[in-house]
Amino acid sequence: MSRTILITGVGKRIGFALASYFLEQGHKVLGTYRTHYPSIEQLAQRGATLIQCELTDDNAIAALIKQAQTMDNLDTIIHNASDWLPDNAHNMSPSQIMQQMMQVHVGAPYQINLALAAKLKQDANDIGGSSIIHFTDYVAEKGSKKHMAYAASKAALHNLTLSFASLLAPQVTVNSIAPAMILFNEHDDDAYKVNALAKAILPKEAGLEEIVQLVEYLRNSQYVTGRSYAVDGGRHLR
Ligand SMILES: NC(=O)C1=CN([C@@H]2O[C@H](COP(=O)(O)OP(=O)(O)OC[C@H]3O[C@@H](n4cnc5c(N)ncnc54)[C@H](OP(=O)(O)O)[C@@H]3O)[C@@H](O)[C@H]2O)C=CC1
Ligand SMILES: Nc1nc2c(c(=O)[nH]1)N=C([C@H](O)[C@@H](O)CO)CN2
Repeated sequence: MSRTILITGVGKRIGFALASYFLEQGHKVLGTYRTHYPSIEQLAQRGATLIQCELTDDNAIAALIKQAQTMDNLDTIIHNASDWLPDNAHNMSPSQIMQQMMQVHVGAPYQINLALAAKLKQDANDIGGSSIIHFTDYVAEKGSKKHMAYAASKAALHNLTLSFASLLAPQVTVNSIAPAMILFNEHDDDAYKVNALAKAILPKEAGLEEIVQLVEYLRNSQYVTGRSYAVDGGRHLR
């Protein structure tokens, strides 16, 4: 049965892979984007509903919620969108960096989950109910010397996982996915790659398929909620 899946940040990488997968599975995708890449047109041509949504803009979030309310069988929300801001981000004060990190990674998911909770419960499918998935990060449990505000906001996002899991059971499951080295960025040089891979006892990029399959598992689970799934190559054992 075709379901509707709301995914934030579908313009590239993991968000684009998730949107592509669910479209291939015959589901409806409501995807948000910030930058209008050619990938957005590709997803639209494949039937996705796309909405430009700057997640620091309450009016844009309100428009997203209004659009989501009109869609049938909304049973999954995936909070993927994220800004990996370093603590020395150009032309931003520490206050601005922390505000941006907390709004994108905590405020926006909080606002969207609260507004759509009743619809998720109402539209819950009879296999695994409805699901919310928060993309956190391995550094949520460990901290980071160069991305402190980012790491703190991801830790706060996992705390939202715990709260919403309790609030929305039994119709809705809520879980975190805490990745580490899933996909390098284009600007990552060889020295960075060697250093990043050496942090794990499985020195590799996890790749997109690993994440897509974990999202699908959590979407269909009838007994997993309030948990965090590490996808980190055994970094904690290094
Ligand atoms: N890739 C990895 O190895 C890891 C990823 N993760 C987490 O997994 C998730 C996906 O990662 P990845 O695909 O690499 O993420 P990217 O940083 O490549 O993409 C994130 C998306 O979120 C969008 N976004 C960022 N800020 C905002 C904003 N203020 N408003 C609206 N949209 C915004 C971006 O839009 P735009 O393109 O316009 O900037 C982009 O499309 C993220 O939550 C990330 O923190 C965690 C650890 C490792
Ligand atoms: N929004 C993003 N968050 C993160 C990214 C990214 O590209 N976008 N990348 C990482 C790194 O892969 C890091 O985990 C490597 O140690 C972290 N978060």
